[in-house]
Amino acid sequence: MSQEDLFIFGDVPLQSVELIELEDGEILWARRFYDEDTARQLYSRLQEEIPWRQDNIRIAGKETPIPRLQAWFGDPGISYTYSGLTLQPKPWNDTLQHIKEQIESYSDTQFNSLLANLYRDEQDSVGWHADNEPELGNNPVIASLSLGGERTFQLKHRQHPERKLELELRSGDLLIMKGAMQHHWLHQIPKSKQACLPRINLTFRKINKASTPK
Ligand SMILES: O=C(O)CCC(=O)C(=O)O
Ligand SMILES: [Fe+2]
Repeated sequence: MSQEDLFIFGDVPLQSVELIELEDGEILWARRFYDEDTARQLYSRLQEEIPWRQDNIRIAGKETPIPRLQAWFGDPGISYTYSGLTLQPKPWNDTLQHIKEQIESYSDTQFNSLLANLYRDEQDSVGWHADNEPELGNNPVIASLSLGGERTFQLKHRQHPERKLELELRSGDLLIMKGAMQHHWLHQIPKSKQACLPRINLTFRKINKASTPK
């Protein structure tokens, strides 16, 4: 990427930032962290640049394709286990490095890895889970950027499933989950009955290198 290309990022305009304080966790929702036009450009660039792959997961002894495409990026020397898959990271490309730096400076947190998800249409999804893998440490900060089609992000409390929350995530929105969130809340992107445009989600994480097997 040339210097000129970097122009498209511009400054980060923070139109609207909402802090959602839950009993046992905290969400910061920076709507349009990237404006629509920037987000659209980032989407098309990343759709091309990222080597998307179809991963499988073993359910009841059977290999089943997961309902989205993924790619994992990170600093050298870390590996990550997600839903039973141990993934080797690809090196950061310029676009991702730049986005990472902007999110780091906004959130005052350093990240060393990224799980990228591509939801091709309304049939793609991620089921209820918490980002609570041991290598993420006790109260991880997870920063999640949405680009492309709009999707519903749902949260529910583990001990009190009647406590629910739904956020409509639009292109350019940044969501930061922190505090005890991952201990007490699950999140998902359900399949949708309405047609959805493809969506890229970038989930920046910090993996505790000490816990990474050599
Ligand atoms: O696509 C999203 O907004 C959420 C993705 C997610 O929860 C994950 O990759 O752990
Ligand atoms: Fe997650």
